[in-house]
Amino acid sequence: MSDLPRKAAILGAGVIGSGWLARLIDSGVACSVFDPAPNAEAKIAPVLDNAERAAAALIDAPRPAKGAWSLVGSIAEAVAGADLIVEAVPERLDVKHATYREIEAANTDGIIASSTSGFRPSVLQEGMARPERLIVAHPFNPVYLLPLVEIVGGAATDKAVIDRAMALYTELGMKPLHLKVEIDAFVADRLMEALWREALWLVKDGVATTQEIDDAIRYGCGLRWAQMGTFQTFHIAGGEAGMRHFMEQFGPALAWPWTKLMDVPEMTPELVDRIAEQSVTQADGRTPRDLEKIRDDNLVAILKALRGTGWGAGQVLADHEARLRGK
Ligand SMILES: NC(=O)C1=CN([C@@H]2O[C@H](COP(=O)(O)OP(=O)(O)OC[C@H]3O[C@@H](n4cnc5c(N)ncnc54)[C@H](O)[C@@H]3O)[C@@H](O)[C@H]2O)C=CC1
Ligand SMILES: C[N+](C)(C)CC(=O)CC(=O)[O-]
Repeated sequence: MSDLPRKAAILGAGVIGSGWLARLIDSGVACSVFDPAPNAEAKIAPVLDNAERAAAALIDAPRPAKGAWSLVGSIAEAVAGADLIVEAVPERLDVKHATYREIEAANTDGIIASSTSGFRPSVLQEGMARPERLIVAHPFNPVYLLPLVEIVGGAATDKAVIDRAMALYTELGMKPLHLKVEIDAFVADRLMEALWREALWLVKDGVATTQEIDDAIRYGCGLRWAQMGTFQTFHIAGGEAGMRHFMEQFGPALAWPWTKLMDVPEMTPELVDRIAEQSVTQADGRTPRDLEKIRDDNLVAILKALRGTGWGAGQVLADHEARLRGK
């Protein structure tokens, strides 16, 4: 029996909503999309093209026929009959709450899955008539390629909704990570923000350029993170005695302290200019669209390599292909 939704509604077709659309239709799910922007279709098309290009190169199993999709004129029309409602509207609490009011007026039982990158589900649930069906399903860009989705329930979320969501996102070829404790920004964004804060200070203080910081990640720790994360990596770095020795040896350094995590540098126009200009220089004439294709090609190559070793995201891909072959 399939755990996929019969019909999904996607509210907001920007970077994330379009990515969800690509992933859902690639699993054969029919979708209705609502976005008030006049150029919504033009925003969606390149994402679907990129996603198809990536899936064709990545997935080594028969893929189902694409799900039908259409842009519709209202939230009510989009959510009618939907058993999964993907909320990907801008990161503003008032906009999200207004969206839930419109959903509740037109749909009483679909799962409402917010893509928010920071709001706790209990905060999103405030004022809802039926909050038990709302979860956070926080994805990562590009949604059509990165498997992680953080699943977080609020105080009012029904346990059965979490269970259903875990099965559904698994069948979409993803790695749903159920976070049992809700905190602002969940787990992955907390980790990324710590790195981002340090990076901003390093640029502001003139210690390193954006290029040098990106090189420090991509030639070293980034390669390790993609396959083992941080704890297993440091467990190995402790030698035969593993993590215990690692912590004895490097734990004291945490007290010195090296980091500036508590503060954020003020985003002065000078700092924004410096970061923006260095990022453009680094891109070396490539537009963000050009970089997107390079990013996707590299992600496909990395995922295929990890499929070969059966590690992490590669195992998720292998399991997805096995499910597709079994259909
Ligand atoms: N961009 C990113 O890297 C990530 C963003 N997110 C989250 O995804 C959500 C959407 O973010 P993005 O896609 O980046 O934003 P975006 O700005 O690319 O897209 C938002 C879209 O929502 C539309 N919109 C505005 N009001 C609306 C309404 N009332 N109903 C339906 N659509 C409406 C806009 O026209 C726009 O197309 C946010 O909650 C964000 O925190 C999550 C993970 C990563
Ligand atoms: C910058 N961000 C907080 C919106 C990032 C995310 O939420 C996830 C991602 O794709 O990096």
